[in-house]
Amino acid sequence: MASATISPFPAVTDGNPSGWRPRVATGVLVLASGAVIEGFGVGAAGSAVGEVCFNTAMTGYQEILTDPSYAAQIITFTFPHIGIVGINGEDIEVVNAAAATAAVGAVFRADLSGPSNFRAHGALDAWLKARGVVGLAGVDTRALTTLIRKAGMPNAVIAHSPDGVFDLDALRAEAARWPGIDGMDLVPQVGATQRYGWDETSWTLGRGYGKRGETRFHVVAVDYGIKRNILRLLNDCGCAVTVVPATASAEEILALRPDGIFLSNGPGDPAETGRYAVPTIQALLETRIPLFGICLGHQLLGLAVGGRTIKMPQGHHGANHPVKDFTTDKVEIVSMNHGFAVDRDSLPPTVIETHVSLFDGSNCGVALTDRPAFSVQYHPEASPGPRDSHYLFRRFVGLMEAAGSRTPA
Ligand SMILES: NC(=O)CC[C@H](N)C(=O)O
Repeated sequence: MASATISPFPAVTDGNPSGWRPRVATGVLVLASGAVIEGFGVGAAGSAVGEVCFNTAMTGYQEILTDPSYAAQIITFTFPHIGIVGINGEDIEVVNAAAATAAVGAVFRADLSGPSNFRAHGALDAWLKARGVVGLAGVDTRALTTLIRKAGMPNAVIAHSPDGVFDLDALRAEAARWPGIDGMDLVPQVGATQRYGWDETSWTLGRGYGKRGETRFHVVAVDYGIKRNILRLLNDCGCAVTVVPATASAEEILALRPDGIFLSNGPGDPAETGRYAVPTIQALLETRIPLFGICLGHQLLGLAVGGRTIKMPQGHHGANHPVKDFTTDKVEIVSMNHGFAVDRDSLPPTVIETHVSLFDGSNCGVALTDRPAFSVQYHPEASPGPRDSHYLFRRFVGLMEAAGSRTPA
């Protein structure tokens, strides 16, 4: 089989001032096309199959690596130096902190550096290893990113073998055999299986995370792969939160007497998850209880009102994506992580497009004209600004105020 090889860029070393190191590849990224990208294995030894995307964020690698929306994906960090602030026990997004139900692999330009930060509890390399995440360092991530920009996100196997021995043909066959995320419902891998409450608020320096005080509203959050910071921001805004599994029926949700319903982010193909999620969301919309969705939740709301979702070639992954908010006429720089989008041409007349990506013109937000419901494709809880992270959560609270609040049960 023909194979194109992208030569490994010599790894930048730390603790090895001469810059010399043996040129033995201990890690590879084997694309479904047969191409092999060599580098140095870090994190867990072994192999993992997934879709390769690139993330352009300059900070937040621990949150990125633990975001459940990255299930079945291998993340290429375009920022060259990753690991400098180490890892800690706090910056984790997946609710089950001990579980590694998020990205399966990670690709880095330089050797992992650090840790050097007052919050660090350890080093990224050992943390990746403990969580079973296969890493590959010393890769020309600019070349890989260019490849993804030209040809879309490829399926691949990432493999780490400390002795440098790989069965490349077997890895090529595995990458080519993998069916891809299009058509996959990945929510069962990451979502909650039981109902639970959440009362933690946002982190502040010196205090860490806080506990919610008085509440004005009760929000039921449907967990398709929810992130901790979303739950914290709901609590910051005075909401008592009950999280329910993605398979909870409308009756089960309504029995909890919610003032508002939240649809979370999550991995995989929205159309597949929509097979069971859409009928539930449609029934919830009928009640006119205020509803807010983020990311996969946005895509599912789009499907519930009769829209379509499409697979994007390279998607949006990073913390520097420009989005235009038509309700304010302002551009915001936001955090995003998605490989599917709501097809703006499929939106029915009862839906207003509130946000659009200035990167590729894809839909990034909707509001319904006949229901108190809205959603966005981005992650307001992780966006760098210029708006504060809470404003969409406050908009949700505003809908609950307008609907007339009840005291939480
Ligand atoms: N962050 C998300 O919720 C991602 C949504 C969906 N899985 C996508 O890739 O488009």
